[in-house]
Amino acid sequence: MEKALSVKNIQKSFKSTKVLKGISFDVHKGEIMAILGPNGAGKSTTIRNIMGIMYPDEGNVTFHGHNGSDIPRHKIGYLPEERGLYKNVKVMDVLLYFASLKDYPKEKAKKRALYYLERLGLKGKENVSVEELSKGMGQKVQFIGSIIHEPELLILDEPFSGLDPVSQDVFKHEIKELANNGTAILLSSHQMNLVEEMCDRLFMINKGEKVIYGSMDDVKREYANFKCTIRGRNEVATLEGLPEVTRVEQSGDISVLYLTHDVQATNWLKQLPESLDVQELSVDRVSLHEIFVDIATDQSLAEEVGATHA
Ligand SMILES: Nc1ncnc2c1ncn2[C@@H]1O[C@H](COP(=O)(O)OP(=O)(O)OP(=O)(O)O)[C@@H](O)[C@H]1O
Repeated sequence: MEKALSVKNIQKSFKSTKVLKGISFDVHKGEIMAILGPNGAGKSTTIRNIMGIMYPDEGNVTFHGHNGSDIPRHKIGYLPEERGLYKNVKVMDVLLYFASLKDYPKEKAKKRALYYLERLGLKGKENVSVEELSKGMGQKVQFIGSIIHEPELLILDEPFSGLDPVSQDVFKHEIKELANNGTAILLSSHQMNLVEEMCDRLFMINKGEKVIYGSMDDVKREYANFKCTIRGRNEVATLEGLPEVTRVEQSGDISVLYLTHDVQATNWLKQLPESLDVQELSVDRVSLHEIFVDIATDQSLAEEVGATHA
């Protein structure tokens, strides 16, 4: 797959605190790559280094063979975490201004603006002043501003925050469509369900360091162990004593049994003792959300299968 962006060993300190400790990953043309991590992990700092808002102390960022200040930034689109548009300007004028910053032709920009305003449910709003828009509407306009110039790389920092579920679906659809048309997308989000649905690969960062890097399928295969949920009255000690159980969480008569990495689900089910009280039972893979929480809270799951994945 063709690399659009390459981040190599970037390190960054603020005063004496090192917040990026050697971050490396690639983003390929036509893929959606997630950058995930707990609050303060270093996601936005990584993105700001890619965008040239600041420069790394060590390491480098390469975009289509260009480094540092030579990077052609007009080929990159960026939706920052901090939202904000000029207030007393019409929607179309804001969008044309964004396009002009990237030297994108005005007539083409107008067409694209009208197209995306319609796609995002803002048809007819082109002459409305930005201050009359709701927060979600403003976010949609800012999103259009980040893609108006047909960027080859699109960086989205928390694009779904503050959007209602319908708007989230619309964004999700548009982002996928852009990737299908060849845009390389780097997406930072805390909405694990959306990341799980949308992204091809992910990079998870914790305390400025890589903890997971790989395709969504590989990460799930490697990290998403099985868990068994049982409804019934059972002693925690009994459940903890069952083979292949690494951890039990119990709330009322619901018990969740986390199983070891290599467990064969069908064999494991066959050996359950008849004495267990089972009113309901299900076996599922742990979600990306649970993988994330375990890593963020330094629990055992990541350590069990090796701390990193290249
Ligand atoms: N300009 C700055 N000066 C000093 N420290 C900073 C600066 N920007 C970020 N930091 C620190 O760097 C660390 C990483 O912050 P960053 O904003 O990259 O995290 P994040 O992963 O994007 O978090 P969040 O999910 O909360 O947005 C934090 O400890 C933060 O306090």
